[in-house]
Amino acid sequence: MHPIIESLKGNLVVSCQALPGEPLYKEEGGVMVLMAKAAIEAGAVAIRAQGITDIEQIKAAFDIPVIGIIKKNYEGYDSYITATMDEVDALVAAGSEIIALDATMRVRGDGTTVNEFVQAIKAKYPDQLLMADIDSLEAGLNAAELGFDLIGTTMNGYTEATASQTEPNFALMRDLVEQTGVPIVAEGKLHSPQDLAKAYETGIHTAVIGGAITRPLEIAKRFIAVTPEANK
Ligand SMILES: CC(=O)N[C@H](C=O)[C@@H](O)[C@H](O)[C@H](O)COP(=O)(O)O
Repeated sequence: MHPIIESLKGNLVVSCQALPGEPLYKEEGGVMVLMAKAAIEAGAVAIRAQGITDIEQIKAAFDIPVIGIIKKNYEGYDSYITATMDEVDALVAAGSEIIALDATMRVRGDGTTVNEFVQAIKAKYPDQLLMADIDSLEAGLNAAELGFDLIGTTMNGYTEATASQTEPNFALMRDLVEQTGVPIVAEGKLHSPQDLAKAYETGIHTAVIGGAITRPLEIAKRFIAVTPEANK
């Protein structure tokens, strides 16, 4: 196993992301690097970050692996996490140790499949570590065959086929662990240390926590939702 992948084992990755429209987003960056500072001081061993500005700032400030993504919507594409080679090129240039990309089975607007996309990435960047953001067991098994270095449950609950899933999918984590032989990343909807502990019981390799640490709007909403005034 690659030493960077090995270093994530049994540890925590924190996702530090703010998109345009979110309270912590600033075009010039500067905010997610502080989120990363807090996460690293707490013991996070890697940061998942979105966009070249944040990735470059985090890489300049800390000697820690980055899982880089670029979220961009393209007309006709369902997938928005590192959807085309343009994003991969930029993420490689920014020095992302690992690049995560949508690896669901959804049909892509340009007619290519995730398999064709991954083959093209591997031909161009044979040494690049890749993480599959999957939504289902089928996509996870496909990702394992494609040779991804990590498989994460990132998109479970966020595709049409899985939209009913509103909690962390521990059964999917366990199935992926048992059936792929690839290091599995629990990612998505883990909101408490208890959720993380339960995820680790499934045999996952590592986990990514995002909003529960780095999205104050999301966190505040969960508290507001249980106030008497909100429940009148
Ligand atoms: C579905 C999608 O676009 N997920 C994104 C992937 O990078 C992020 O918005 C999430 O914050 C990340 O996956 C971590 O998940 P959570 O924030 O639930 O801990």
